Amino acid sequence: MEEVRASCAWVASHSSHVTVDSSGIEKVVESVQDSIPKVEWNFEGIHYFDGGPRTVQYLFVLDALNFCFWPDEELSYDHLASGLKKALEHDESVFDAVRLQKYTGPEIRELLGWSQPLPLEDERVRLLHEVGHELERNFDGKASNLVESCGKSAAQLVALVTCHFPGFRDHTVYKGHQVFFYKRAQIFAADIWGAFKGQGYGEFNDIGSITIFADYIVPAVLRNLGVLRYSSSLGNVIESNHEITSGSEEEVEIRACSIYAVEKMRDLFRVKSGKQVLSVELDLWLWSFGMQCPSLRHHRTLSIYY
Ligand SMILES: Nc1nc2c(c(CN[C@H]3C=C[C@H](O)[C@@H]3O)cn2[C@@H]2O[C@H](COP(=O)(O)O)[C@@H](O)[C@H]2O)c(=O)[nH]1
Repeated sequence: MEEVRASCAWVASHSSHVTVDSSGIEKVVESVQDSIPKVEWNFEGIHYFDGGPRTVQYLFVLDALNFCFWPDEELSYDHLASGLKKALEHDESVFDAVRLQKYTGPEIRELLGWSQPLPLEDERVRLLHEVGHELERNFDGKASNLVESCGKSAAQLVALVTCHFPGFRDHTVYKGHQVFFYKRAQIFAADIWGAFKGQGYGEFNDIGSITIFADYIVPAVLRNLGVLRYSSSLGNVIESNHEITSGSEEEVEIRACSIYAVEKMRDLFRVKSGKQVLSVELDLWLWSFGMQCPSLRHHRTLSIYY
């Protein structure tokens, strides 16, 4: 996780299109006074939970597919989480590793109850196969074994997931430097922690090591709060809904500055209130805020990472 923090800080200090505004961070910290509003994990009531290994399997499949909904204006994360939940309630072996290796695009649509082709559908198929194959090869088919082998360390879980599953290796090169985000690997650790309420599979001694999950919603919220400022040309691109290429300076800066800014927010909150706050908690607060403002303009990048 240190690599995520350090590389994102490097981007923030060499950024050309995005600025982190420290007065914006101060305003946010002042506005929440002594405590960050608590948002319940699964506040939407859309996730599967049975308290056991099947939930871990569900969350791993969920986060293998947890990216890029925006090209279909009707589709959202909710459809993914609730569609997979329904599928599992209907058929308890639906996410068995052997079956994950065989799904076709139309079958994944059916799992989600979606009649249209999904955005980046071929990639979704490939990533699901990769998950099934690698789970079967190294973890006896079970994502719960993956979690159990991490010694209650979220950082170790992220390391293991990115080591075994290439589709989770969310990183890039910016101005000659390797930059790490690991959005879906980190959100998987956070989802386990949230779903199991820090107990059992969700017990991690280092949940504070996780950063926020650099998606397309949280940066839009940070910009709206005055924490991120965009150059006028980047602002125009966002306002006009033009696509931003994956790996471009703009895209990397938006994501890296978001992670860096929230780490700064966390530091300032600790100094001002004397309380520790987790990036996972800040993320859920910011993200759920974004969910309540569907009119917020976000950047549009075709990516398998978020
Ligand atoms: N930073 C961050 N990004 C998150 C999530 C979640 C869901 N987390 C669950 C965990 C507990 C809660 O109860 C949530 O349900 C999804 N996303 C991302 O947002 C985008 C959704 O796009 P659209 O549906 O088109 O608006 C997409 O990139 C998706 O990957 C999060 O928590 N943090």
